[in-house]
Amino acid sequence: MTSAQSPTAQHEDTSPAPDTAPGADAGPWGELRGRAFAKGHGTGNDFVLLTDPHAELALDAELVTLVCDRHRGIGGDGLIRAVRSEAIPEGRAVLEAAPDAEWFMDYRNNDGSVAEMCGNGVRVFVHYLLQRGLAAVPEGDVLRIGTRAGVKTVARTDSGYAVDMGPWTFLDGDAARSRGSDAVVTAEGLKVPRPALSIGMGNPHTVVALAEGEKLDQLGLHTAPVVRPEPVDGTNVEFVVPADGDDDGVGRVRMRVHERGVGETQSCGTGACAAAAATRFWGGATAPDQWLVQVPGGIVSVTFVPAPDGAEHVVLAGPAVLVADGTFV
Ligand SMILES: N[C@H](CCC[C@H](N)C(=O)O)C(=O)O
Repeated sequence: MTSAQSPTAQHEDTSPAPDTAPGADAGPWGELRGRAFAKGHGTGNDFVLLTDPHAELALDAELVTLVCDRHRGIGGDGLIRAVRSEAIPEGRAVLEAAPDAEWFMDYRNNDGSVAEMCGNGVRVFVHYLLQRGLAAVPEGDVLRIGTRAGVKTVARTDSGYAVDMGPWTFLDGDAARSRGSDAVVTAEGLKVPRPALSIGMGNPHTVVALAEGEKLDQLGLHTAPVVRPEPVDGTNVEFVVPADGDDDGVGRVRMRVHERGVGETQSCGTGACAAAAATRFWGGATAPDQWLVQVPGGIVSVTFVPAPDGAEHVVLAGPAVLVADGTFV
């Protein structure tokens, strides 16, 4: 007779302690426990925002990844920390150029990596500062904020905010000017590897024009496109196709993006600027200075303007929405 275990037999319970066990209410948040956060987005590129004026939080990659986890955390493409510029070295450098840039946008991708810039994030960041009463923008004036890509100037618009993103640059210099670029991209759904333009918008972007017959919506972006030669610091990759519109002198492109440190997102502000810059470059001297970039999450406007510093700046405009407040428990 087999020795079936008697119902009273004791056995060591090796299952993980349930959340309700005593002492388990410390939660996973560590240094964030008890702190407030907000959730916001710009054309579907979504962020968790929090304020840490004196830079007391370490925010290691593991914690950022948990905060941005859409099942176990709050969920987001990135985390944005509002920190006083004087509280961190990158911010003190910004204050030298712009003493009124009191707040610094500390942007992290949802894999915990630090990125220099976030065009959608800057708009949501400024909206957050204004809604929280942490900053004010007199009517018709601008707010300067610090980022790892320098000082950004932000103005209100009727439908959101316009950010002077600063100058754009070719990342591979003459190759881009002469024959597109030496970068070649392969991705699921591209018929053949495709030459691409590498453009700097404070962070690196690789822009690919789809060929006739290649359908933007059929591209597989659940894995990272392969860029050769491999960019040293990685890259965001945008795929663009011309978009229909009126004959109103405004350029229009449609794009999807696979973001460095995130994956495919609904939108990418710096990516939209890079996509417009590349498409305008490919269009030649008669290409327009104003563009509308359609992304899965909406539409942003990109305008190329001569700047006092002699460079050509890019102005990104679009919406910024705060959707919720919460507390890390
Ligand atoms: N979503 C951001 C870009 C984040 C860029 C980040 N993925 C990186 O450069 O590592 C934007 O709206 O510009």
